[in-house]
Amino acid sequence: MKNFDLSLYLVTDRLLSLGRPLEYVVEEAVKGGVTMVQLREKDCSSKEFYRQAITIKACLKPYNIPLIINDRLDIALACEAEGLHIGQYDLPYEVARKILGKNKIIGLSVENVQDVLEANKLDIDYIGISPVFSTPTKTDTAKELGLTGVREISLLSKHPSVGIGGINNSNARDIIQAGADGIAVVSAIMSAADPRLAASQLSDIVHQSKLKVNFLRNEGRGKLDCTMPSDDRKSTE
Ligand SMILES: Cc1ncc(COP(=O)(O)OP(=O)(O)O)c(N)n1
Ligand SMILES: Cc1ncsc1CCOP(=O)(O)O
Ligand SMILES: [Mg+2]
Repeated sequence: MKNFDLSLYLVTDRLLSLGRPLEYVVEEAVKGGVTMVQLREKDCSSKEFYRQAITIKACLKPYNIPLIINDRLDIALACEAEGLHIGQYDLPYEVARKILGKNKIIGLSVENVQDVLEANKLDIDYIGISPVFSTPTKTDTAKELGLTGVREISLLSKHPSVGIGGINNSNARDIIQAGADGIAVVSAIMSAADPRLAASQLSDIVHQSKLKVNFLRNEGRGKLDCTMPSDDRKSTE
C-alpha cells in the first residue's frame, strides 16, 4: 500500500553535505521531521549509487520514511526503494510504471502548465513543481515558476504537489499558501550547520501553514457557499 507524506521532502546532494556522511545528514533530517527522502546522485558510478541507496534505505527503515530514487529505475528496483522520481527528459512514465508496478510511488517534475495537463492523464503519485525559484543547486532548469506558477499549477493538478527550487525558511510558508502539499529542499537541509534543526524549523513552518490554509479553506467555504460564484471557490486568498 502506498503511504507517503509530501510535507517535507529532502532531496539529497552529497556534494552539499559539508563533508559529512550522507547517512548522517539524512538521519538527522529525519529526526527533525523530514517525511520523504529522494536519493539524487548526478555524478557517480552505478555501483556507488547502488551502495548509497542500500545505506540510505537501511537508515530510513526504522523511521518508516519512504526512499525515492532520482532518475534511475534500475537502482530503484535493485534497492527495493519505495519509488522513483522522473523528470520531463527522463524515462517515460509509462515504461517506469510498467516495470515498477502499481504499488510503487512515481513522482514527475512539471515545468509548465502543459506538463500539468499531460500529468493529469497519468497515474503518477505526485508532481514536483520545478523550479519555483532559481537555485545554484540545479542550473539546467526551466524558467522559474514563482508563486504564481505554484498557485496555477496546484489548482490545475489532480495530483498532490511539492514545490522545489530555492526553498528555505523565508519562503516555505508562501509555497504552502500558494497551494502545494509540501516543499522539497536540497541545500536548506543538506548544507545546514544543524540539519536536524533546519528540518525541524521547516517542518514547523509547513505544518503551521497547512493548518492556516485548511482553516481558511473551511472558513471560506462556509462564507463562499452563499456569496461567491463557484469558479472562485478554490482560492484561499
Ligand atoms: C521532488 C522533485 N521535483 C523535481 C525534481 C527535478 O527532477 P528533474 O527535472 O528530472 O531533474 P533532476 O533532479 O533529475 O536533475 C526532483 N528531482 N525532485
Ligand atoms: C533537484 C531540483 N529540481 C528542481 S530545482 C532542484 C534543486 C533544488 O535545490 P535547492 O533546494 O538547494 O534550491
Ligand atoms: Mg531527472
